[in-house]
Amino acid sequence: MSLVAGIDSSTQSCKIVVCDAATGAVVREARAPHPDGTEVHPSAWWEALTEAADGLLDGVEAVAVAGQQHGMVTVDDAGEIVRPALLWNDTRSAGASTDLTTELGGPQAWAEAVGTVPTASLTVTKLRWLAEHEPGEAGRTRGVMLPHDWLTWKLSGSEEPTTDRGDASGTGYWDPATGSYRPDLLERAFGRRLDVPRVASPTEAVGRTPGGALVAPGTGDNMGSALGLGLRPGDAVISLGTSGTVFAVGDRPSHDPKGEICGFADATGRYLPLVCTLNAARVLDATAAMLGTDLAGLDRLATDAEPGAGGIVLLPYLDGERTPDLPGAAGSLHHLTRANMRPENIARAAVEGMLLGLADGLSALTDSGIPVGRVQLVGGAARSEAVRAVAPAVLGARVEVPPPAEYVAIGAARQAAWTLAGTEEPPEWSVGEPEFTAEAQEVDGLHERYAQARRDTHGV
Ligand SMILES: Nc1ncnc2c1ncn2[C@@H]1O[C@H](COP(=O)(O)OP(=O)(O)O)[C@@H](O)[C@H]1O
Ligand SMILES: O=C(CO)[C@@H](O)[C@H](O)COP(=O)(O)O
Repeated sequence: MSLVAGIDSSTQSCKIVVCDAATGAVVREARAPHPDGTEVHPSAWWEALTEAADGLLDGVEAVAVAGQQHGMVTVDDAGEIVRPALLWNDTRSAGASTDLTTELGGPQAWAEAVGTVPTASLTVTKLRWLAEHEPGEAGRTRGVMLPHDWLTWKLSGSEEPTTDRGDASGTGYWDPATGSYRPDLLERAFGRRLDVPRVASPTEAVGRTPGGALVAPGTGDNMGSALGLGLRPGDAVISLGTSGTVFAVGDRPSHDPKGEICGFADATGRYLPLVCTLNAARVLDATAAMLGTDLAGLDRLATDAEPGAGGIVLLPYLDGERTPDLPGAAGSLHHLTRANMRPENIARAAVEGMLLGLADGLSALTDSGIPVGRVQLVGGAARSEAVRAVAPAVLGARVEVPPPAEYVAIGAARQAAWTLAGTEEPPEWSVGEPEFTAEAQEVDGLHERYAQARRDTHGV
């Protein structure tokens, strides 16, 4: 049996799967945690990767890394890290984002230039923040790359760092429509040019591990998930990890001037329009902790409550928010009364609130003309019984939960198998029958109450 490995270096942890290259069957897997925080030294990702990989990669012929998108990894003349990476969920560059948007001529100009209107998540805004706030570190910076680029570089021992079109499309200085960098935008943000990784083709071998395994280009974690699920037009994915994302594959680049949809590229040559929220699985973690229970307890409480949570609405902006663009926001509970203020309703409002932001994202995709016949739920919180029970009504769509698996890591493994095979198309890997399926439902007034609370509190 030929073996390949996929690595998912995401916000909370590093997960590695080893798969049969022919079928995609997972043969073995391991994981190791990442430190908390929105600023992390890349060496912590490397330590987690080597811990999870210990003894796991024997006999593996090819490997690829899919990583959390947008993180700013800065290196000096010697290729050493200049400062800890600012992650996708670090909001300190919000002011830089506003400035950059205005300077180029507004949201439309950015949507046309790179397919995405900047928010504090994008690498380009973090570069402006660095130039303005840390001139010493900025002065020592020779190059910038993304988390998966840096890990791939270390793993492959290559002379030059590489990236791929999927992850490059989240920088804000690479244009998916032309497939080329916009060094002018990078220079606008940082004040001078920087070295950036070469964009490898989707199945280019970019090096070898010390053990001799071929290293494939890797990609961003959401692009990895699309590849792992074999996502096809007509399907949307909602990923409930640290971030909430909703995305679909398309044949044309997207340019949303409202800034809700990020016009990303995928890992294969197509496009991946995506809406991202900053608050997903951790809303449930925090709510369970507040209610003095665990995730199973939260599930029980939320499923004991009626749909609509007795009228309570949670705006779940616990870590600020990206969509809508409210980086400084905090979460808020609305419409509490003596009758409805019960743990069951608070638990339900948390699940509903987390999903309602993604329902708006799903509407943004369908309103832009992207057909969605069904939604596949993945990521850590897709394991939640309450999420499964609530999603069909909040999303108003057919919901399927594929067999629980690390689809980002599986997508990276599939890319590795594709690179190893050198074929025109990726190998046919079957995902298996969904573990959960439910048709679309409705809940009276839920979306309206949520939108009203958001307008009243944040004016958007
Ligand atoms: N059964 C569950 N119910 C709700 N949340 C869960 C469950 N299992 C895992 N999670 C949550 O999923 C999150 C991790 O998901 P994951 O997709 O691995 O995140 P990331 O890719 O951002 O690192 C954690 O916040 C964890 O608490
Ligand atoms: O910023 C985005 C997408 O644009 C996030 O989806 C990150 O890619 C992090 O993903 P998770 O670690 O939450 O899966």
